[in-house]
Amino acid sequence: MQMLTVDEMSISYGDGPVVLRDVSVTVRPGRVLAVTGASGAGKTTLLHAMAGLLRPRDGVVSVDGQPLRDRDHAVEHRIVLIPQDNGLAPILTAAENLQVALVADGVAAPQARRQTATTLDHLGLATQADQLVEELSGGQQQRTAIARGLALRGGVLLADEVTSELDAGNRQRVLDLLHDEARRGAAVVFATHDPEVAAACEAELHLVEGRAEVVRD
Ligand SMILES: Nc1ncnc2c1ncn2[C@@H]1O[C@H](COP(=O)(O)OP(=O)(O)OP(=O)(O)O)[C@@H](O)[C@H]1O
Repeated sequence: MQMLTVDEMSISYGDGPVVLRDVSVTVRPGRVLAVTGASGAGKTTLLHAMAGLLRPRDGVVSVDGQPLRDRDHAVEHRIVLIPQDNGLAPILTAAENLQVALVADGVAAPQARRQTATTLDHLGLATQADQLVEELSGGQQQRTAIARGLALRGGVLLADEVTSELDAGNRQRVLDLLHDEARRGAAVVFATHDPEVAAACEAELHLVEGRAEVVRD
């Protein structure tokens, strides 16, 4: 199982100011790490760097001791990102969004269909499977994106504010599923504003204006 480490990383966008400064953290298999902090603190930036989407200005992100080169390299290492804006194809159905991702990941079509049905069911979306994403509610779309991320069974799962539009029942369901992923052996990172959600995670990293402090390890 994968171990993700961030070592003295600083990031800026283009020539802009530094938005993360000297951040170091280790994400261990079997754990859920909450990344907390106010809006603009740098949570998404940190997750994008962990996903191989952003290149650090200084420092390094490594997976199993190997410096992460780019997004393709991260995908090879089974680093899955559930983005804040859900990243779904709006004119495909909920089920098609999962199947396309699974088939692209090398899963045979019949198996992809089974995995899709099971995962949508876990998220309470069995009756929405054949609905177009653009016709789903915001919370249903968010749960579809979570289902897609879970169905891929990554070694590292990066979930960016994925419970922001969910009611209490669904929020708890998603938290339980993220902890199930950790029990399966995945290293899970969960960015959230919500202190209650963060308190339910084993480890917590708190960002303040781009600097990180470990709350629980
Ligand atoms: N593409 C970009 N170009 C330039 N600056 C950016 C870009 N994306 C983010 N930033 C800046 O980086 C800082 C951190 O943003 P980030 O989105 O990582 O914060 P966040 O903690 O995820 O916020 P939120 O909780 O509102 O999603 C902010 O000051 C933001 O303006």
